[in-house]
Amino acid sequence: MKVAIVGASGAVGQEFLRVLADRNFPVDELLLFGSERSAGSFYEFGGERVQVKQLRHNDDFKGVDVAFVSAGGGTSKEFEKTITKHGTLMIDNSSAFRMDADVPLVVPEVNPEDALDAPRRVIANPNCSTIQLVVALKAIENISHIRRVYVSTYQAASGAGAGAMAELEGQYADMAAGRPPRVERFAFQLAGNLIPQIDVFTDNGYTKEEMKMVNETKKIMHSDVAVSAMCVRVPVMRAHSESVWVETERPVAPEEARRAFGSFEGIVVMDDPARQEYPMPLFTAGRYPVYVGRIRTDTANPNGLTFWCVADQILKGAALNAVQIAEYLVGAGRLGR
Ligand SMILES: NC(=O)C1=CN([C@@H]2O[C@H](COP(=O)(O)OP(=O)(O)OC[C@H]3O[C@@H](n4cnc5c(N)ncnc54)[C@H](OP(=O)(O)O)[C@@H]3O)[C@@H](O)[C@H]2O)C=CC1
Ligand SMILES: N[C@@H](CC(=O)OP(=O)(O)O)C(=O)O
Repeated sequence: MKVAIVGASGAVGQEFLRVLADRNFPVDELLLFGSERSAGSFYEFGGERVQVKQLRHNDDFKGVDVAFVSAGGGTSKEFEKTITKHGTLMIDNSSAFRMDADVPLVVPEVNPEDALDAPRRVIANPNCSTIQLVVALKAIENISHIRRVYVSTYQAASGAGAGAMAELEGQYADMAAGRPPRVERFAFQLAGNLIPQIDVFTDNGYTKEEMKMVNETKKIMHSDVAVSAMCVRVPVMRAHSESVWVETERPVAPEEARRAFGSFEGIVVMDDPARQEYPMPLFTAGRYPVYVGRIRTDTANPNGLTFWCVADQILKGAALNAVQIAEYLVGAGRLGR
């Protein structure tokens, strides 16, 4: 298959290179794209060096079966037609098209069949915090309908891109050296701090990141579930964590929930309080599954269940999820030869 990665130099783009190789995705030819900044540089794939081309409005995508795009919403919007005009399937990581009615929003463990209907040749990868949430929610939804969800996120610096990771590292180094930390990518110093704002504020007082979790969850799950979210940036390098409270139609005991999580594809249960066993971002970074732990009954709601969930948001929240969508379509005979 002829495969393209747009945004190859970025935090997500670099993971695409690793995930495609790791999962033996059938790549016959790989094209890499970036802006003027990274054009001309080389990355290694399958034992060969591949040069990054500058993304332009031309016919570079002719013959490309699938393009994994992670170059920001503005770039996705500007280049959608250029990428898809010859029939290339665009799997887009940005938030540009997620809520468009003619663009499926897909998490393969939850709604894979939605990927089969992509009239614009665009499939959207959901927001990273939403992906790990819906994987966990679907395991519970399968045993009792979820009426309501409260979620508070603890989002790693890498969610804001490769430059943000470098900034957090630099801030810790500055602090250790007694220098004032450099602040550019985030509104405030993140090292030693928490920032209760991710993305811009909307009219209702919630941030755009929080409203993505509210709206995307409904679309992916085809559900009337009510979601309320609070998103916080934390000084963790990689992997997002979430405290989740769900209200189900009937009470779900922790043991039943543990079994439901444990038998659900893509989830690993780490839940043994006696041995201080629970998921943490430090040990989840670089791994594929969504980890769930601290499963217990909500003390404030007899129909409530609460748990803690951690996943590498650059992998399951971005590159891995997108590659899984492509794998599903290959398996369904809808992508490649
Ligand atoms: N980081 C994460 O955890 C997640 C990110 N996403 C989404 O993925 C996308 C990329 O994020 P991330 O990798 O973190 O960001 P980075 O800042 O790390 O990388 C951005 C990438 O976009 C490329 N790019 C920027 N402008 C252009 C352009 N005009 N033409 C071509 N390429 C361009 C850059 O190339 P160059 O170096 O050449 O400028 C770079 O490769 C965003 O839409 C983000 O919202 C989604 C889920 C999770
Ligand atoms: N906003 C997420 C990452 C991201 O890029 O999200 P989105 O693709 O929804 O803009 C974070 O900063 O952790």
